[in-house]
Amino acid sequence: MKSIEVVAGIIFFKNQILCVQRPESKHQYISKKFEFPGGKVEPEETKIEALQRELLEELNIIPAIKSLYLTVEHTYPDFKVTMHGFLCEVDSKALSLREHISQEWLKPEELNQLDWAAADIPIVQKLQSNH
Ligand SMILES: Nc1nc2c([nH]c(=O)n2[C@H]2C[C@H](O)[C@@H](COP(=O)(O)OP(=O)(O)OP(=O)(O)O)O2)c(=O)[nH]1
Repeated sequence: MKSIEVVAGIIFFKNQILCVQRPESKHQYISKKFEFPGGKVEPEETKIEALQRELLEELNIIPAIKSLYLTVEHTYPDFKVTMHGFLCEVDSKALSLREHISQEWLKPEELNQLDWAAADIPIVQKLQSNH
């Protein structure tokens, strides 16, 4: 089975976190699910470089990347993902949604209102337990 390494930004503005909705996909299990923005790490780039690149490409933002929060391994029906979630901060909510179909800024305790990609659930649970 294919394995991918993904970085994702848990992006805070004050006490709110950016949640973005994926477009429709051939993989029903991730289609229109909410996620933390990011993407695959390319060969020859560090995780931080990959995250900076993805956030600029997808949202046109340059957040401060603070620290690694949680690494999750999840097996979907067609591939296995290792996802590194990094705590990030922005000083404005301004962004351009270039790939996602919607966005929400939610407090940690509100995150379970959304339909998350399965790999994100451990991160959502940790954020909710720490608020
Ligand atoms: N960015 C991101 N991807 C996630 C999350 N949760 C989750 O299961 N994924 C999965 C969905 C995708 O299969 C994969 C990320 O790949 P992607 O297609 O978004 O990455 P990319 O921007 O590099 O895409 P591409 O070059 O293939 O178009 O990880 C998450 O919170 N953030």
